[in-house]
Parts: sequence; C-alpha cells; structure tokens
Amino acid sequence: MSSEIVIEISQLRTQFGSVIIHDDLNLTIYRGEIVALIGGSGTGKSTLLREIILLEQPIAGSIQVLGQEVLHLNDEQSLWLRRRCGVMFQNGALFSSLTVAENVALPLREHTRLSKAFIQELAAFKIALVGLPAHAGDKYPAQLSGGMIKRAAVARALALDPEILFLDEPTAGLDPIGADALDDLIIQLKESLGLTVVIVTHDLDSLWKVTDRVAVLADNRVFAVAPIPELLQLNHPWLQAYFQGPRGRAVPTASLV
Ligand SMILES: Nc1ncnc2c1ncn2[C@@H]1O[C@H](COP(=O)(O)OP(=O)(O)OP(=O)(O)O)[C@@H](O)[C@H]1O
Repeated sequence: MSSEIVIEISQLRTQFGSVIIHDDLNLTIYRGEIVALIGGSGTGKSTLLREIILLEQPIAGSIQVLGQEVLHLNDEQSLWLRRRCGVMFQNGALFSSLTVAENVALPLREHTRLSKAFIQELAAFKIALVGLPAHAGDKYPAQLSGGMIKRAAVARALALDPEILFLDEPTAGLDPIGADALDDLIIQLKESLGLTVVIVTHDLDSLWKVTDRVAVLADNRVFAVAPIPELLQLNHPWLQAYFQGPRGRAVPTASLV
C-alpha cells in the first residue's frame, strides 16, 4: 500500500428526508489497497459507494477522488472521473440483450473513438484477463453461470483501464468455491494492475482473504478503519457480534493450519 491518497472523504453528511444516514463521516483510502465497507443493514454502505461514483449527492462535506472534489464537478470532469472508476454493481447488472463481448465493449464504444475492430480486441483481452474462456464472449448473460456473470461484470468494469475498482457485494449468490475463485481474481487484479479496490461485502471469508483494511460504518460514521486483527481488539458490540458471532470466526483458517 502506498501513502498516496486516492479517496478522501471528510465531514460527510447524507440525509434522505429527515433520516440521517451519514454524519461527520471521514474515510481515507490509499492507492493499491483493498478496503471493504462493512456495517449493519441500512448503515449506508451502498449509499457511500454511490456518492463516491457520482450517483448520489450528499448534503454536506467533501469527497475527493483522485484529487478531484466530486461534489462540484462540471460535465467534463464528471466524465473524466467516471472513466477512472470501474464499477461492478450487485448481480453484475449486465445488459441481457447483449453478449458478454458486447457488454464489455459498451464503455469503450461510449467513451472512446477507437475502431470497431480494436474495441473487439480490447474486449477479448478483458474477457481473458478475468479468467473467462474466449467463447464466453459470444454468450448472453442468461447462458452463463453466476460466477461467470460476475467475471463478465468485472471485465466490463475494467474496460476503460480504471485506477479504482468498486465492487458491490461481489460474491453474493456464489457458492463457496465460486466465491473463493472470485476473491483470488480480485487479489490478482490488485497485484497485476495496481488497482485500488473498494468493496461492499457481508462475506466474512472474503473479508479475511482479500482486504487490507476494513472500514466499519456504525452510528452514522466510520467507526473504525483497520486490518481485521486490529478491529477485533476494539470493544464495539456490533463488531464483536459480527466477527465472533455464530457465522464469524476470530482467526482465519489459513493461520490455523
Ligand atoms: N435514494 C434514496 N432515497 C431515500 N432513502 C434511501 C435512498 N437510498 C438509500 N436510502 C436509505 O438509506 C439507508 C441506507 O441504505 P444503503 O443501501 O446505503 O444501506 P446499506 O448499508 O448498503 O444496507 P444493506 O447492507 O442492507 O445493503 C436505508 O435506510 C435506505 O432505505
């Protein structure tokens, strides 16, 4: 992890009607790290992610992404930032009427003036990069397994060579083997492409395996942000219940063998 800041959120306040979601929320994310956002249901994890990628507006505060204040961008700056950020939404959100290759090519068609042949080549490269066989490019999403759909969605998120990858519940709905393989892919992409990765996840196995640090949303703010072993030292009831409860485990299996 470098000391270069890629995302800096300060004094963020988010409110829907009279309901306060975030209040004085602060979070700093560094280049090359994998950070997960966790917290109870409704604590505003997905909303925070949507604010960072310009899909939602907070009431007050500051969100700087790659040195740009995202709350006051003109159209050109928004476009620039959207290209620097790859996003995989929950369930992949691929267009069902397009093949995988067409889905991956779509951001390239929208954001570049590259030739059709070159775009096809780039899409094929991204499809290979995420570990899909070449013939998967000709398939429609409905013809793919859950794990392949997630990989295709990651390929589309990587289409424009982003610096930051946002993943909303990437392993949700996958069997443990598929989820583990996707975790491997996320680590591999971070290491080979130098990506900074921000994940919203409830998957404890994933948290242990892929994250460098975990940011815990509680009481409308980021209550703590640290590697999991450090979080376990904190005496917060929700955190203890989360990691030490019936579905949690105090130490990763890898360190037991
Ligand atoms: N556009 C919106 N308008 C009104 N309320 C919203 C909007 N978006 C989110 N909310 C509310 O804000 C709260 C936080 O939602 P969000 O989806 O960010 O939570 P979360 O932490 O990701 O939850 P979960 O773990 O259940 O997915 C919820 O109560 C939700 O109903």
